[in-house]
Amino acid sequence: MTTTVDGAPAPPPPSPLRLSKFTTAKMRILITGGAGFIGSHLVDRLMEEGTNEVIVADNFFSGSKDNLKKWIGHPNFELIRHDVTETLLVEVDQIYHLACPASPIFYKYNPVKTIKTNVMGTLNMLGLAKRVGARILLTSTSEVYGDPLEHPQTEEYWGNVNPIGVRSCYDEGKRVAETLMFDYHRQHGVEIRVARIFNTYGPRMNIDDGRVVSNFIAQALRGETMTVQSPGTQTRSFCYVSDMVDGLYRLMNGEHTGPINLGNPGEFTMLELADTVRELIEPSAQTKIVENTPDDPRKRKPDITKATKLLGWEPKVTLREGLPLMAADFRERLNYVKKPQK
Ligand SMILES: NC(=O)c1ccc[n+]([C@@H]2O[C@H](COP(=O)([O-])OP(=O)(O)OC[C@H]3O[C@@H](n4cnc5c(N)ncnc54)[C@H](O)[C@@H]3O)[C@@H](O)[C@H]2O)c1
Ligand SMILES: O=C(O)[C@H]1O[C@H](OP(=O)(O)OP(=O)(O)OC[C@H]2O[C@@H](n3ccc(=O)[nH]c3=O)[C@H](O)[C@@H]2O)[C@H](O)[C@@H](O)[C@@H]1O
Repeated sequence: MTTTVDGAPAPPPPSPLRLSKFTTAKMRILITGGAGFIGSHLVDRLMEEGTNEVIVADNFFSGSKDNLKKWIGHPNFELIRHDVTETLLVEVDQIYHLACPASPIFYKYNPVKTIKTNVMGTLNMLGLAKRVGARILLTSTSEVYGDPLEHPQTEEYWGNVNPIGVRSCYDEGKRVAETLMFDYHRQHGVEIRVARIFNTYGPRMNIDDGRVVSNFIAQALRGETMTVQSPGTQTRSFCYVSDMVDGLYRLMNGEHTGPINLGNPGEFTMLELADTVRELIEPSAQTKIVENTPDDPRKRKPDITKATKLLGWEPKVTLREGLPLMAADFRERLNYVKKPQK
């Protein structure tokens, strides 16, 4: 058996079917979860290159056809209603595996399904990658670090995760998904890429997604009080979606398996975030402290040394630049009419 530099078996040769393509597209790319927030921006990026055929497989649990409407009917684009817990056979060169609800409200709604999506979904996509010789990228998460005891978090940190809590279906699900990726790489030579994404925000997020940036902007624009979950001093690092898509693209097309942290190291408390939304989006917006949910991580900030060195990547859009761009999109979708000033 031939092996690669790191001792893993060499990846299988591309399937013969892949060589009998009818189109002139250079790459055929599958994006699971491509109807969601990050996935649909990734579709834009890959379609805009003009040389790819893009296939999206999504069950529309938290995503929407609306996010892809500009590509529906395009000859290089296909949309399949598919649940990744079931097997799928498509001849592709690359798989971006994003399918999984990301907002805590959505992933806690049916935790058993979330675990199945992470474990069976990733197994199915790895099986597909192995069969057709595709490279596969998993969008893992900073949640693999749990409530971190190291700060900022490097990829070497193994995390502090509650295995039986209400967030575990997601956190542990992603940890198993990472394990599966590395086992398929070591055992079967599948070409893998693992990104650990830190909180990402931007236009096209579901208005009622439930994550903090979308909540605060929607609340501010609707004239509602921003709900800061207690104590409000917990921190997050927020990355604008175009930066994230660029990082995922570089990781997929680079030489490193990862895991690699992708996120913006700018760190803010939730109270600071609310203040910034008030300052930049709606000066009359009020805040109130509400009860938090169990196991909420107290701090999170990526160490992106690896991404910078290995991918030449660093985020460009600051929170103060990104929030107004997201608010403009929310205003349009909410048919927002600014209240007259007194
Ligand atoms: N946005 C973030 O801050 C963030 C942070 C860390 C990791 N991630 C990861 O990035 C990916 C995308 O996140 P997002 O923010 O775009 O979330 P999202 O909820 O907008 O997108 C997820 C997509 O996956 C689809 N999906 C869910 N379960 C599925 C299933 N069983 N079969 C097929 N499709 C399914 C949903 O319908 C949706 O279109 C997820 O894997 C998430 O875990 C996101
Ligand atoms: O970066 C990550 O790895 C993870 O980030 C988010 O998870 P989380 O940070 O819990 O996201 P939010 O729901 O946006 O919560 C962020 C903080 O805002 C607070 N929050 C949330 C909502 C709200 O209305 N108010 C509020 O103060 C929460 O208590 C929490 O401390 C994503 O939802 C996960 O999919 C992703 O994997």
